[in-house]
Amino acid sequence: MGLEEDIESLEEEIANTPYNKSTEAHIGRLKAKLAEQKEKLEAQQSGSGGGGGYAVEQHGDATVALVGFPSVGKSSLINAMTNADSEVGAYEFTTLNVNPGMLEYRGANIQLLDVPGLIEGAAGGRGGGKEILSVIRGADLVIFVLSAFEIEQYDRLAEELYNVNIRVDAEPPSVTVRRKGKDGIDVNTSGELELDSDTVKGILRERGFINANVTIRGNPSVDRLIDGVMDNRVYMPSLVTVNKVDLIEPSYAGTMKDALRDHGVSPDDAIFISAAEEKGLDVLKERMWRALGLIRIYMDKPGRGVDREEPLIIRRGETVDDAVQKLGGTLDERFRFARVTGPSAQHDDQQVGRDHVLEDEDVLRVVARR
Ligand SMILES: Nc1nc2c(ncn2[C@@H]2O[C@H](COP(=O)(O)OP(=O)(O)OP(=O)(O)O)[C@@H](O)[C@H]2O)c(=O)[nH]1
Repeated sequence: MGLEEDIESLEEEIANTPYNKSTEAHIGRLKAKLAEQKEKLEAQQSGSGGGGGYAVEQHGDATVALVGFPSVGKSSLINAMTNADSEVGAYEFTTLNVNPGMLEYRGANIQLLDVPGLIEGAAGGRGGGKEILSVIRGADLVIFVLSAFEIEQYDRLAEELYNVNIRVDAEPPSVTVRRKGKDGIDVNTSGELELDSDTVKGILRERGFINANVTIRGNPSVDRLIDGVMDNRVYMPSLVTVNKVDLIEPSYAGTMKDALRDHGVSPDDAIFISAAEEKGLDVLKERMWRALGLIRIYMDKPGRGVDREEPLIIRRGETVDDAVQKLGGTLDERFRFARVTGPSAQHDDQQVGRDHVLEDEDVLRVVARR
């Protein structure tokens, strides 16, 4: 049997097996096997030289992928926010290729990718969907672009992403596996796990573990546990933006918000915009900035003063050492200590070491050997 038929028959069997305690271990094994076969298929497809034209290079400080159905206004949005010149047309499938645009915001260069309209079944490999989705997987943030009149499209977009192993707004499950020499598979849990240890063992065996110590924290489902043992899952934050709000009557706003709630999106979290009239874009940029976790570091360079024009852009949680690495050159070898003024410092010019965690708008001076 070929990989594709194998995948199909596994999917069929999973769909036809009712899930209960007595079938849990069996379903676990089937799902693990399915994940394994899909991974193989993915490796085959990416190894066959396909996907021409979709390998978008990583540029700038962060990459954002806009996902949405044809004609929701992705190209218009990119044009409104960046210096890209993507073709905007009043017909479907204007965007035939990934179209990058660069947004400059607070001194950061944020690459926006407008990927072609997702079509139903794209995740299954039809219509070049696989390549499209592989581009999204390389991003740091996904923005769901919905039209105010088609909120229900959210579900299908989310499903497509899930099917290509993109997990939005979720933490990776806490599963660690250590191989050992003998004695089979040992399952250690934090006490909350509802899955049977046979289910866990079956999943691990499908993944190729014969002797191993498994530690599971929390109470993952079968699917989450499989996520935890696969290497090809990608976790990233997402935002939901609702476009074309210039077209809605005030009386429709309530209906639109109800629709969002029906699809699991809080209207307070959604960002309402009009790409055509350039409305709501400042809020969107600010929310992107926060979701990406970018921070600005103003470098205080000897003899040149504090550079507030072109900050060094790093991520929240990063340290003086990360900043030094990003600055590059020989600074790393010559580093002695640093001085920080600003939100992360206890006082002006605080002397700190490499592991000091920086915050947005810190002023950093690196003291280096000559
Ligand atoms: N009224 C209004 N029209 C919009 C807005 N944004 C986009 N449009 C229109 O919607 C149509 C589709 O916009 P595009 O930007 O090409 O949509 P797209 O999502 O990039 O579509 P594809 O390239 O086909 O994937 C065009 O006619 C735009 O002018 C908006 O905020 N308000």
